[in-house]
Amino acid sequence: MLTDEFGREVTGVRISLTDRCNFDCIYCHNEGLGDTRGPMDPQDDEMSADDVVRFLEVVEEFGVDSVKFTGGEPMLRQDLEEIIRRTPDSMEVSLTTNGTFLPGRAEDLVDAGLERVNVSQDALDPEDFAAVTKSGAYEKVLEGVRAAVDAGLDPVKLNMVVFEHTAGYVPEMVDHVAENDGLQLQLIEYMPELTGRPEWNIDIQRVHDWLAEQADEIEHREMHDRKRYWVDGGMVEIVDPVENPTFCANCHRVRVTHEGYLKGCLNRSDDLRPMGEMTKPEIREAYREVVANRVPYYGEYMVKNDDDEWEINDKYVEGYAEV
Ligand SMILES: Nc1nc2c(ncn2[C@@H]2O[C@H](COP(=O)(O)OP(=O)(O)OP(=O)(O)O)[C@@H](O)[C@H]2O)c(=O)[nH]1
Ligand SMILES: C[S@@+](CC[C@H](N)C(=O)[O-])C[C@H]1O[C@@H](n2cnc3c(N)ncnc32)[C@H](O)[C@@H]1O
Ligand code: SF4
Ligand code: SF4
Repeated sequence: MLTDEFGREVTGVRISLTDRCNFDCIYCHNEGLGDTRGPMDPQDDEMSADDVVRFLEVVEEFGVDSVKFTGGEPMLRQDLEEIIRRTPDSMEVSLTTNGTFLPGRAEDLVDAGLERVNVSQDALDPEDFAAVTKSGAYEKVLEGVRAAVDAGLDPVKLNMVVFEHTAGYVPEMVDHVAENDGLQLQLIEYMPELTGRPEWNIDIQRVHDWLAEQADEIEHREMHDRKRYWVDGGMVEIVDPVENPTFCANCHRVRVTHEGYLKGCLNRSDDLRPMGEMTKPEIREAYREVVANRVPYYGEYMVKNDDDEWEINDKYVEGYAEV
């Protein structure tokens, strides 16, 4: 297992398989990679299945035991089942998707070795859903969630970004997961860093406080020190990375862009590391290097100034990476 200079072991990797998407969510950070709009056809810049598998075989050597496939919309990759099938058996495999392609494919993904899935669902009403995602695929997403549960994926987490437009839907989403077996809810704090619309922020502490009043039990998850609230038998987890040094101090994952660059932090694009021709020795070297250079975003890359405002730590202003 590799450990960075801040004592954070790297136990997981998140791989963006494409930056293409069939949605155009108004808040989308696209894992730090810019706009999702563009052609839907497979693009030459995407890592091949062979590259992805070779990468996974290398990080398995370093003790990485979980992989998350994301995007863009990872289910636009027709070779997703193949990639999952060829993922080393020692790794837990999960997927984050907008859910539209799960109907008809969920079982194939399970057969290939997928263990669990997160489906983005920001609202329980077609019009509210369309306002946020710019998509009319609400029914398809609900069908996708049902297909995932029926295929045996467990848990099926609903990812909901909490921001100005959706904050009012939180209570009904909490009831929704309590009433439906197999579902859990992940409330994701809106991250303004990559979208440039800070006015959409809401105070996530209010959501914590409200859930604490409703909850029968509260737990802490080791990863990111995330809080979990059990409400009427349903599980609700809050993902609150914004301006949260504790979250970053417990960050154990390295990211890979669809083009095959390693990245130490979701919020940064100045730490991209190429992996050359993606031979195993090149991947090993790049991976060691990216882990060695990983820093917590809040608390190290971003620090508070004398006016109590976050600013980039002088050490990193020039950046240290070359793309
Ligand atoms: N800044 C930041 N945001 C994160 C991080 N992990 C998750 N998020 C946010 O949460 C979103 C949803 O994450 P998912 O990929 O569905 O899953 P997860 O919550 O990371 O992981 P699991 O709960 O283990 O499935 C991400 O796209 C980010 O917006 C992180 O390490 N840093
Ligand atoms: C970038 S998407 C990629 C996977 C897939 N297309 C999906 O939507 O689930 C991964 C997750 O990031 C979340 N997300 C996107 N932009 C965000 C932002 N600005 N703040 C917080 N979460 C965001 C989405 O809601 C989604 O759950
Ligand atoms: S579905 Fe996912 S990748 Fe696509 S725009 Fe929405 S959040 Fe971004
Ligand atoms: S260092 Fe912080 S912001 Fe960066 S990926 Fe980890 S938790 Fe997210």
